[in-house]
Amino acid sequence: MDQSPTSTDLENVERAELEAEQQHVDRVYERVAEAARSASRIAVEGHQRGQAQNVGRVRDEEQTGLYERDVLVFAAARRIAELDAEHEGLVFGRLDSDQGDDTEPVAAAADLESLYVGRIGVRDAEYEPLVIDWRAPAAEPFYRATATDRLKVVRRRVLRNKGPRIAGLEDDLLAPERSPSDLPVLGEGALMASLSRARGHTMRDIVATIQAEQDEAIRAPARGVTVIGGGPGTGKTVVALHRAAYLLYSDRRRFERGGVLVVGPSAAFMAYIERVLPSLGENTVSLRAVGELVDGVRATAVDQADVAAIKGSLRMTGLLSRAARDRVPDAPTNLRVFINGATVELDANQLDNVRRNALRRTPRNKAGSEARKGLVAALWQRFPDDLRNGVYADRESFGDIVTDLPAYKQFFSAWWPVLTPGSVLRWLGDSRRAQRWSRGDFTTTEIDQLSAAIRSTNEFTIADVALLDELGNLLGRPPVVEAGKDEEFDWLEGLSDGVNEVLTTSERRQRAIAAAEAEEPDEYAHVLVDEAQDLSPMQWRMVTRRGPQASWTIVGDPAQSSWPDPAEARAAMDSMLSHLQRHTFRLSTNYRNSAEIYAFAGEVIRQQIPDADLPNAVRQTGVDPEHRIFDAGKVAEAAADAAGELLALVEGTVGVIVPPVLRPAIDSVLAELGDSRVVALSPLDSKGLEYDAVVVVEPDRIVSDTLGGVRALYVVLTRATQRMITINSTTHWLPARAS
Ligand SMILES: Nc1ncnc2c1ncn2[C@@H]1O[C@H](COP(=O)(O)OP(=O)(O)OP(=O)(O)O)[C@@H](O)[C@H]1O
Repeated sequence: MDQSPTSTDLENVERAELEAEQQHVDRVYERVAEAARSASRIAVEGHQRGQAQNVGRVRDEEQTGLYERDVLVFAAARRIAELDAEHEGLVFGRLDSDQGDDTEPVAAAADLESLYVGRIGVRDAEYEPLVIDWRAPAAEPFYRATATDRLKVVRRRVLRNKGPRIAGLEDDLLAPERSPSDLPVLGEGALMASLSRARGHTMRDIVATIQAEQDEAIRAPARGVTVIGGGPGTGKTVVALHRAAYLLYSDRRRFERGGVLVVGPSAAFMAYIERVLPSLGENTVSLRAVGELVDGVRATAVDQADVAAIKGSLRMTGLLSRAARDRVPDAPTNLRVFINGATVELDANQLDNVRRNALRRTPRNKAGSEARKGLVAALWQRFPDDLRNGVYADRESFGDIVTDLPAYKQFFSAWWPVLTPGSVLRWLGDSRRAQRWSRGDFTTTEIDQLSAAIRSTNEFTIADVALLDELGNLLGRPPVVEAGKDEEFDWLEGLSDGVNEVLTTSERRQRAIAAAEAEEPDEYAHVLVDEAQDLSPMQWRMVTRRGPQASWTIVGDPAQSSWPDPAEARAAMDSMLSHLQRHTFRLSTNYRNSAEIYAFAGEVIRQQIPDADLPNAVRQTGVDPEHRIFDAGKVAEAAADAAGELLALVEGTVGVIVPPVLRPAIDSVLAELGDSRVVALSPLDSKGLEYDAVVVVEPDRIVSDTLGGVRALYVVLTRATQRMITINSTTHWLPARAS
């Protein structure tokens, strides 16, 4: 069948444009391959230079060689790693610009100035830029130019890539009246094309389609606290990650040395976002879930909602500080030594006094020598005057002799052991003691709940991690044991898995030293907190310890908070960061959900929070969410049916979000579907994630079983990009209009 002349013309133009762009992109790849070859050559040379060192006396020039080698190998290795990461397409944008509005429009497309934008900057052999880094100031108009403020841009072009091949072109004409007549304009919009793509199991970068309001937040100066707010799907997470990459680019010295830390809600979330930064050429950022912020612990277990609220409350600070200073349970309550023919004894009260004095200014694990001095002084006081002679004549030599006695040594190691945060946290399993430390800050019921939760498992929960951090701070890190001393401790004992391993003394010492040395830095130059609305006050204390001198990026949405009282979490953040200047950005467009799905989710949250800040969802699919009722006792079957139907309808992933109690039943029916595109997850785990289609199982139970209630349901209802089916036993949960 004949095609109309217009569409044939268009196809020819498109083909010619694609070819021309491909030629440029090919040049860039050739140049990168060349650079990679020379980088490996430099790496080899660098190693060789290092190997030429003689063992023995190191001369000055050899030292220089060593330094040079490190610099070269490091630079080359980094470059290679960057280049390997560019699988998504190195060049993704092009700007064609004129001189501005007050000049004559140019007559031909060839007279416009063109500039390519990519993941890293690449220059040709003459040092002319073939493509500039997306973070460079010259690339800003690519993201910021609008029809009303076009920043000299006439046409913005996005190159859709499949690896090194260009699959399509999407143009934006920003100044139609100044556009030369031979300037082709193609495609239907890069943003829409990218938003409609099927979702995989990991997040993708948005470097080709960052929107103007997002770009402002990404490039905001790294001072004080940058707060990025906005409703679900507005790109808060992805923008924050691009901001991390931008900060490293704009001040690499400061941020690479000082470190950038990204804190997210769960291990599942961290796995979801971990590809974004490497795809932007950055491998140096530490990503940690909030349950992994204390070295040696990877907590994934979640407390019941009410227990998490107790553990997260600021009232825990007083309780923990009293626990950290109290007697060690089961420690000896008196000290008796036999010296120069006399028995000298300290009773429980006297020992308590020595302990309190030792802890007055020094944390427990650092106060061993204070305690020792206190004991010697108290024993000396009780040592009869008539025996103070010879080597027992003065307190100092008396002390040396006493502290060398086996009875004293045995006493001391039981009375003043090195305390690990884990062991002290376990003490809270004794409700009588916990009650005493609470001094009325908690009710008896709360203490009983707390103690029962601590006793119920050997595993540390996510909420425990902030308590471990607090205790670590209160107890102090013990001085690292020097080789040859027979003292022994294991700081990590009880942290990793709650099971005590059998280790030799030297293994324990090695582990302690390795732990002290191998840690990532405790403090960072920039800390980025995602899903910040969910941090408890205790978690805020832990997170702010990671950056006493840092600048901050805080990302969150109060309407998605899992706290019973979001204002409390907000106040905790404010009080921890109040000394810093604050810049706030609000993202206003929901890029994730179809307009139909978000209209429904918005109605649900408005019932609870009438003034919730709802973004605009821009993408219509024509498919409304579907609400089903399941037959009594057949919830798992109904979920599997819905998931099966959705798998057939979407190309990408299907998430089945279930209240935790239903998880085992749903897991087994989903396994029968035998499709890796479908996953079951809890409402809490769904935070920050997204799927092409979502099945929401028993929404009313999600509301009743979580701390966040309707806010937790709102999170769940905003995870789908294309389709959503809810299944429930009744329609009561539906907002009036939808039922
Ligand atoms: N400019 C953009 N171009 C293309 N895709 C975008 C853009 N901005 C956001 N997105 C996409 O929208 C989706 C939602 O982004 P993101 O997860 O960062 O939102 P969020 O605000 O953190 O959401 P939530 O608060 O619900 O977790 C992601 O798939 C992201 O890639």
